[in-house]
Amino acid sequence: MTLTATSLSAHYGRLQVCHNIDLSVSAGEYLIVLGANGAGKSSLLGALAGIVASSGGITLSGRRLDQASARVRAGSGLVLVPEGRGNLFAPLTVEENLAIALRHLPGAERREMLSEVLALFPILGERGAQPAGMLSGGEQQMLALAVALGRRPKALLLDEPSQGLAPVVLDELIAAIGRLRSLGMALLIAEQNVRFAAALGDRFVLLRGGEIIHEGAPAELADRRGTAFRLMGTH
Ligand SMILES: Nc1ncnc2c1ncn2[C@@H]1O[C@H](COP(=O)(O)OP(=O)(O)OP(=O)(O)O)[C@@H](O)[C@H]1O
Repeated sequence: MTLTATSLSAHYGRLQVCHNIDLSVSAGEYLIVLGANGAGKSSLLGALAGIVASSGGITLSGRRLDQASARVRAGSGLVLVPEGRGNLFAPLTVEENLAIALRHLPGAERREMLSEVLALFPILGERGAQPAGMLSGGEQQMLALAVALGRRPKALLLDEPSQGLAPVVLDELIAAIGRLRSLGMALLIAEQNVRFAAALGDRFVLLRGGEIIHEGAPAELADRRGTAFRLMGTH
């Protein structure tokens, strides 16, 4: 199982913001799309998920999805967790959000999935009766992940999961996302947090001006004077 993008471009009307992106992520692999604000990370994930107009090729497990609707892509296992935990219903409780996310599954499978996500994110069990909007940023991100897992993704697209999180919460989230490895999905994570990328990524690509300008291994990100930092333009 592999997610591939071939010469993928993203457009808002006549404005092209991602240009000829080639990438592939295999089952069990974590690929980080690293880039500063405005580099085109969300647009790339949106193009893959079918919510931003695109041209170029997208395949999942060899099946072409570039002409498919966002709904069909999600149904095929290409699932986006949008920036800002946009897949949550803030006034509804954690339990209610999970019930909605899992409602399409048959009873036994639903119970199995629920215990699976509560084992991955035990804090959600403790917060069951709390409205999603009242959770901490890290807890909301875990709930957003749990909701996405209800769609049984083959490839998961995470848009800036670290956004707005304090460093200690970030460590918990890194551990939680690390636990998803047991599920064997392909993970594509858009981030501008280098520490996050270094802790979780198997590989990273650096996006600037909507183009991949560098590819590397996380060890490279430990060197603040290294190429990746310089190219990111933040140091
Ligand atoms: N709806 C839109 N219409 C027009 N241009 C857009 C739209 N959304 C984003 N853009 C532009 O596309 C470019 C890439 O933005 P994008 O949000 O994909 O970057 P990003 O790397 O995800 O940044 P951030 O970390 O700030 O979310 C930017 O120049 C942005 O202004």
